[in-house]
Amino acid sequence: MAALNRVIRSAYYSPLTIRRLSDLVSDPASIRIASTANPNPNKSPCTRMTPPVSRDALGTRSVQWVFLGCPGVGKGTYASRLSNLIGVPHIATGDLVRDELASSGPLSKKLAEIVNKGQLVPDEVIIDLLSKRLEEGQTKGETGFILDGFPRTIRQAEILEGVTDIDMVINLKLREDALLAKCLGRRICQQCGGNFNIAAIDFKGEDGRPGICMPPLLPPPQCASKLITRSDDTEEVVKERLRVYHDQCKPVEDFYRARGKLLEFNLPGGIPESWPKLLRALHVEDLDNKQSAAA
Ligand SMILES: Nc1ncnc2c1ncn2[C@@H]1O[C@H](COP(=O)(O)OP(=O)(O)O)[C@@H](O)[C@H]1O
Repeated sequence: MAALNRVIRSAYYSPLTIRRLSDLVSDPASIRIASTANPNPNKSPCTRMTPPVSRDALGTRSVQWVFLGCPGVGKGTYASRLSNLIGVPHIATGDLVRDELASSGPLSKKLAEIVNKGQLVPDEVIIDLLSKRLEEGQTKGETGFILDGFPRTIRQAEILEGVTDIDMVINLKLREDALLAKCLGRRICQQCGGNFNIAAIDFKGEDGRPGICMPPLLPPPQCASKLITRSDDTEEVVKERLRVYHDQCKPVEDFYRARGKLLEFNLPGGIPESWPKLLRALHVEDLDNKQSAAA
């Protein structure tokens, strides 16, 4: 992970090195960034996974997946569930930005202005935050990753592609009226950090668009009085974030589509309906749930 981290930084700060990053990636130290033992050995016996691509030369690498998708689509929810199931870290750049905002460090005021307008923070800031996160993970012996919210610009995608092999990019999709409703319904428990959603979505199919039904994900009683809303989840800011997504992040979908790495996944409904279908699409089997269902 140190090698990846070093290379991400050098790629950003020295554009000329990008063309030569393939040399760096062929350095065994880089290849081995995610090649040590499963960090969550208790999970592996219960989780059978068919990797969607062949393993690397060492045959031991953990998954390196990316989640793309509009604000509110559920990247965090599904990335975090998969991370628990597979035993690789879920790294959400939105969380890194919010941690920085909460820290009241020198960057926080500038970042708050950007985030609360629904804009993207500059590439160099996000690269820096991600590099620090990878460094911390490396000291803890983390291997593999599920990235959520990164890359979001072509420049970020080029840097990532230059330093490591992303196995698969999962592009979650949902109709736009549902995205807006989900962002506005999002609530976070300020005590336990749990994510909930009070929106009850039941949109009829029309003009060729399928209908969709997503029941609310209500908090348990102990969280109900401690719910907060993200400062960027207002209607005006969500609409701007959706506009920015179409403008700057859609090209990232094309970037990975052209490389044969994009898996499109239309969410068919709420978590109970979508989760098993997503696992099937990813060739991941959740034996824990299967066994408890059979019991
Ligand atoms: N890769 C990135 N590049 C630039 N800005 C980012 C990136 N990831 C997160 N951010 C900033 O953090 C905010 C929150 O991100 P996130 O939690 O992923 O929200 P969303 O619900 O819009 O997907 C974004 O609106 C943006 O300002």
